[in-house]
This record gives sequence, structure tokens and C-alpha cells, in this order.
Amino acid sequence: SKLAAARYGKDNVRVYKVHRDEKTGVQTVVEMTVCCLLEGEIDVSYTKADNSVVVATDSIKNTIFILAKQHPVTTPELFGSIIGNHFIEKYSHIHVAHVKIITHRWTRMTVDGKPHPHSFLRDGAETRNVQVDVTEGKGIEIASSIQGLHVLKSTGSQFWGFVRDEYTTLPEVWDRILSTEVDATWKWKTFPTLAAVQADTARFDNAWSAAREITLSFFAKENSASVQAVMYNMADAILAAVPEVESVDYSLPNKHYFEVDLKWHKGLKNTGKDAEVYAPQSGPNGLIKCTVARS
Ligand SMILES: O=c1[nH]c(=O)c2nn[nH]c2[nH]1
Repeated sequence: SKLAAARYGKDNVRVYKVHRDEKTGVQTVVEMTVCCLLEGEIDVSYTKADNSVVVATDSIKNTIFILAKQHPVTTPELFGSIIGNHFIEKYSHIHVAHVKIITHRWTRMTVDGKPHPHSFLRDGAETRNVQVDVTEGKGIEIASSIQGLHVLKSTGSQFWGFVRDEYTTLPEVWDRILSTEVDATWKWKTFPTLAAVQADTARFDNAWSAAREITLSFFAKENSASVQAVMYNMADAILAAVPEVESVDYSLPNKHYFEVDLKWHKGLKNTGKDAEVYAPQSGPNGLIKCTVARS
């Protein structure tokens, strides 16, 4: 046998950092979960039981905390690049670092009509994530994403005109509930250096805001012919809004809500235009994916 590929490191490194503004007393918090995996001249640790090339995963975990103390942890695109670049520069035998950062929501509370200086709430399982891959001699590849943003519309969605054959039972519908959990990823052009990432970190926050706003707006406003059609338009709009993004991926489960026919009970009408009570389905669910690139 031969070692065809290898990478190792620490996963599920949970990090919290607080910023205290002495002048205003306003505190700001960030909470994230980091995974950092390294590649390089590490074969002998697998094939020869030689640990001399191993930067211990415990040391990787320690390094993430130290870098969080020494550097900004926002934007996640920047912090992920700082972590990856550190390992490439520190260890001559490490040539690639794969860093994933999941940032969790701590939204500042509004109390008595005012933003509270140090209180926050977890308003949803939605996360803002980055996958940063730093490759020596190549640069920094960044994919940013929104995941777990759970949305529903009670009308304004259609699905008709699809293949009808001996396998088809699904009725055509011109007014349906649409619900999904948004998984949207936008891939940046490769950055040559850490300095190039640092040059304008606002672009990462702006892109996340644009992608989130576009997703919610198109979801709400488009009376879509299908999940496929609305996700394509979302991705197209993100590419138009963020020139430095090369491609956009969506992966959207179709979380079905089925009408409950109650006419067996004294003729109770609850289907079609009379439907009000539905059965939310855990599965099976549609899963619609696309990658939209610049033409
Ligand atoms: O939006 C939809 N796309 C599909 O491909 C599909 N198939 N069943 N229902 C569906 N809804």
C-alpha cells in the first residue's frame, strides 16, 4: 500500500472572544467553532510511526487560542486566513492548511428600546461559516457561507408543468407553502497573500450582508416556478452584487407541508383553496443544488 492523501489537526475548537470598549462601555462578543487540518511532509508519521513531523493537534488547538488573543477574530475570512497562514509560515514541512470556522449568532439584545451594552441572544441556529484553504506557493482560497437559515412562505410558490408519466402522482400546484434551510456558499477569487485578504476586510461583511439580503428578498418576493428557478435567480443576483466572487452554490432542501384531507369527518373541507391545516414533513424531502458561475 501507499499513503495516497493525508491531513490531520484539531476539530471542534470552540472559541469565544469579547471586545470591551473602555470609552463607551459597550462590549461585543464573537463565538465560533474552528477546525484546522494540516497537510505537508507528514507521511512518515503514518507509514513509519515517526512522530518527529507531527505538530500535535493539542498544539494546533493552543495556537488557535493564542492567535485569537493576538489578532482580530472578525471577519471569519480574515481570522481563518491568519490561522492557515501561521502554520504554513511557522513549519517548513507544512504546506497546506485547511481552516473551517463556524460563527454562531449572538445578536445584541434591544432592552427598553435600546441596544444593550453587554447582552445578546441566540436568534436561530443560522451560522456564518468560512472554509479557508492556504496553500504554500498558491495563495488563499476562501469560500464563505450562510447555513441553517430556516425560512417559510405560506403562499407565493408554484410547481407545475413537470414530467407526468406512469410514475407521477404529485398534483400540479399554483399556490403552495415553500420552506427550506438556506445553505448558500460564495467562492472568492484566490488571494495571493494574507496582505491581500487584510487589504479590505469590509468586503467580506458586505458580501455576507448582500448574500443574506438577496436570499431573503428573492425568497419572499419571487412567486417561484420551483426551488430551482428561485435559487438560480438568487445566485445570479449575488454574482452581480459582489464582483470578487467567482461562483455561488446553493443547496436547498424542500421541506414539504402536506394538506390533510378531513372530508371523511362530516365533510370537513381542508384541501386546495380550503386548506388551512397541514402536516409538516420531516422526510422524505426534496434536495435541490446548483452552482452558478460567471458566463
Ligand atoms: O420546487 C420543486 N422542485 C422540484 O424539483 C420538485 N419535485 N417535487 N416537488 C418539487 N418542487
